[in-house]
Amino acid sequence: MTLNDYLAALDPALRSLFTAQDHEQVLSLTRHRLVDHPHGDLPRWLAALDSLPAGPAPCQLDRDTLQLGEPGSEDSDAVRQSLQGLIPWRKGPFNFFGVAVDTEWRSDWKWQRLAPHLAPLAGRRVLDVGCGSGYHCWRMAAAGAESVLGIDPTILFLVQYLAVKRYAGQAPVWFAPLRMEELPTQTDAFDTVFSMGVLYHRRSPLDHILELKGALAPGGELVLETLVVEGDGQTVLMPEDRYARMRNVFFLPSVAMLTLWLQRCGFTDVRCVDESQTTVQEQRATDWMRFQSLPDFLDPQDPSRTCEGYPAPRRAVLLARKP
Ligand SMILES: Nc1ncnc2c1ncn2[C@@H]1O[C@H](C[S@+](CC[C@H]([NH3+])C(=O)[O-])CC(=O)[O-])[C@@H](O)[C@H]1O
Repeated sequence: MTLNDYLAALDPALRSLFTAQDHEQVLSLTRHRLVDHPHGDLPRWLAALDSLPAGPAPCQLDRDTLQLGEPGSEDSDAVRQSLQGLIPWRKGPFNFFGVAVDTEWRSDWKWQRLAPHLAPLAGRRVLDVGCGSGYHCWRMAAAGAESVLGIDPTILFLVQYLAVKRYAGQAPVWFAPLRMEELPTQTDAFDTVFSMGVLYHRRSPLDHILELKGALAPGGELVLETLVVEGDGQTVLMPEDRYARMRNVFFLPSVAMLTLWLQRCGFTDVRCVDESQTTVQEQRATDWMRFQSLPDFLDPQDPSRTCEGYPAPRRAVLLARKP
């Protein structure tokens, strides 16, 4: 599938979600990012994509490791080499024709923590904000969603999504290379909106929550996952500079504070369904993501602290309803 083929296929999918004007805004920005002003590495990534075996192929999207293609039915060395052209692979895991892509994150663990609590996704229109490679989008489609739109500004992640789509093209999963703030506002277009791992990157977290609310249809469900700290309704941490070596980390609220933010933004039925410490088993460097990872970001003398001295990463999943 060429980029133009992808844009042609994306067009009717967006048309079914948005008004004509909103559809044009999303499509033209997508075209601008991919065709008019592409990322410098895009030709190399597209060449790697193109060197993968042709699709479609049998897929199993309801497994913790998303399985694309029949193991052993293609030359493993060639498949591995193509996929290595799309390194770093952060969110997964995947297996292409028997080649295991052991991603930096065990994204399946997050899915297992939250999936039992969701309003059933069957028949719902879903938005996944900051979707990374799209790993969770495929799980949402396998759970019966009518359509899933993932948005993420990182172009490599869009190409990783296209590597899966090559085989799983029938699943109603779409990807637009946009930030949440670039999506049309007040669309009421989605029944479930996920924002996972994005809120702490936003300078203005309440505006992010209001943008998510605007994307939801009345009665729709928000799934908000973010870094939190322990504390009460008056606790929020703002790091002085980096947090766990990450730049652009702004607000880490307690669950009680995050609950208040959601309520002040007009959400109801706000509840925390999971709160857990991120482990070095869940996030670590692998052959498919060779940069530093969580074990390098913690204080070697005291792994309950980041190397800057803040509480180590702890994440919560909150659900809420738009009235
Ligand atoms: N303003 C923004 N709008 C949209 N996406 C953004 C924005 N800012 C950053 N991103 C994107 O949000 C993703 C955050 S990772 C979570 C992935 C997945 N959700 C996960 O829960 O595993 C963080 C983590 O490692 O948890 C990255 O892919 C960014 O490009």
